[in-house]
Amino acid sequence: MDSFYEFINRNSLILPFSTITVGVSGGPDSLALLHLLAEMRTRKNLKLAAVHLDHMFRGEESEREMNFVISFCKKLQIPCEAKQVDVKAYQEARGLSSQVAARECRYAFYKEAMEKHGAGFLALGHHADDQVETILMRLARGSTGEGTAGIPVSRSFHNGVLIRPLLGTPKSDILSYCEEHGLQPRFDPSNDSDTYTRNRFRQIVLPFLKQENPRVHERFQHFSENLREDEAYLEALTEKELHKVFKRKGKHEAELDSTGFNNMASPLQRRAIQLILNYLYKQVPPSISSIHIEKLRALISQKHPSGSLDYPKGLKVIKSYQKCLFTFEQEKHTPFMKELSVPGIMDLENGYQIIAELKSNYLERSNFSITMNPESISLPLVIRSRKQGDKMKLMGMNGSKKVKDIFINEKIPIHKRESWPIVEDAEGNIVWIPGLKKSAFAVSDPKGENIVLHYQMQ
Ligand SMILES: Nc1ncnc2c1ncn2[C@@H]1O[C@H](COP(=O)(O)OP(=O)(O)OP(=O)(O)O)[C@@H](O)[C@H]1O
Repeated sequence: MDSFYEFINRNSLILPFSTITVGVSGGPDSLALLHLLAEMRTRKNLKLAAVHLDHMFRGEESEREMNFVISFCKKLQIPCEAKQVDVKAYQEARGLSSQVAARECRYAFYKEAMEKHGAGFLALGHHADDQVETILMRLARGSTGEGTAGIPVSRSFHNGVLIRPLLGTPKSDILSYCEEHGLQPRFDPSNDSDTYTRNRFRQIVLPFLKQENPRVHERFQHFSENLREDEAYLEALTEKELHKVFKRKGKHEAELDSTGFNNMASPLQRRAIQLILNYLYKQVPPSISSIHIEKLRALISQKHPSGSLDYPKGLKVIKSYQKCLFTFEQEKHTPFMKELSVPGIMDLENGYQIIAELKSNYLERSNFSITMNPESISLPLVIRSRKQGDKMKLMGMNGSKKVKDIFINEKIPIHKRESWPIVEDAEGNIVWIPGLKKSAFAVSDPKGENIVLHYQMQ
């Protein structure tokens, strides 16, 4: 087990006087890990505690496994925290996959045990072949950035550190160790979909790689560690650049300046998207892959001013001119149509209001107000949402213009167009698009009493 000692020393994984909880399934990896740590116990002044969770997936058989772990620990004089949890019930109540449910239950129990024993470390039995398989599976699936670096040697967990001391040791060495020391591990016939995929890599790809280079796992481990370092550096750089292009950042949405984003270097753009997704999703869905990230880069850099993408779990990315909005809020715009009394005030769903009054000799040049002669329009006025084919006669221009083209020319984002008010008279003439354009019905030289409308924030 030279590789084991070399690996833990190189990564300073086992510090003297530590209290370490060890996740033990009863399989060869975690059994060997517990045994190895027990061997180091006196020399390093370690306090150990084993943790076993019976997922109750296989009835009596898994209960036997739990009892086996308990008696194994007794022989080594290591306290063992063992618990049975009906993971299937937990899974069904929350609509999770069995794999995710089992993981959640296990990790919650690890936390409990760490607290009970005052442990600063949790050691798990992932090994070098797991690392090679994980990296290859993630590359094949299309993971990005840190994901392709595979399993970390250590990471913070709860109030301590999760360590994987066997990550430099290949499975064959672990099995030999078990045999040499008379450990009789249990083999769990797991059948989740990840295990099926993993088995194919294990049986087909790994033998080939090991034939090419029997120490191939060391190459993968170096690759993982270097990549992790590169990633940490690039991520810090990305955060700095991303900060400059954020226009807005809320809990459920974020808005970027697309020109600023396009000016970022491509490696930072990819990482920036990943950071935004990590931020908005509490847990990034596993179905998100590099394809989503490339599609998004294409959307933001495309010449066409607007477009959108639908991501899993209802996240929508909307590009509109200079802005790119990431939002979970589904715009549910129901068409509206309401009569406006004069005088009167109407509050609109987009946060604005229209104030109608009768005023003499009043005129404002801006598009946020309109003055109309009551004799040249038919009342009542109606405030409504836009309709397909809407046209309006513009003030000072011959012929009519499509409302859609007005929105495009004024660079109004698509998601705002549905809630934008249109003012129409009783004969169906569009007289005003508040804030944007006045029609030929607007008065430019007011005489006597006129209808005056204002468009302003509520
Ligand atoms: N039921 C469990 N209770 C406690 N810890 C567990 C349990 N199952 C797995 N672990 C921990 O998680 C690690 C990884 O588990 P996984 O099932 O992915 O690997 P494995 O190759 O089957 O490992 P092992 O040979 O130890 O079963 C294990 O080595 C062990 O440390």
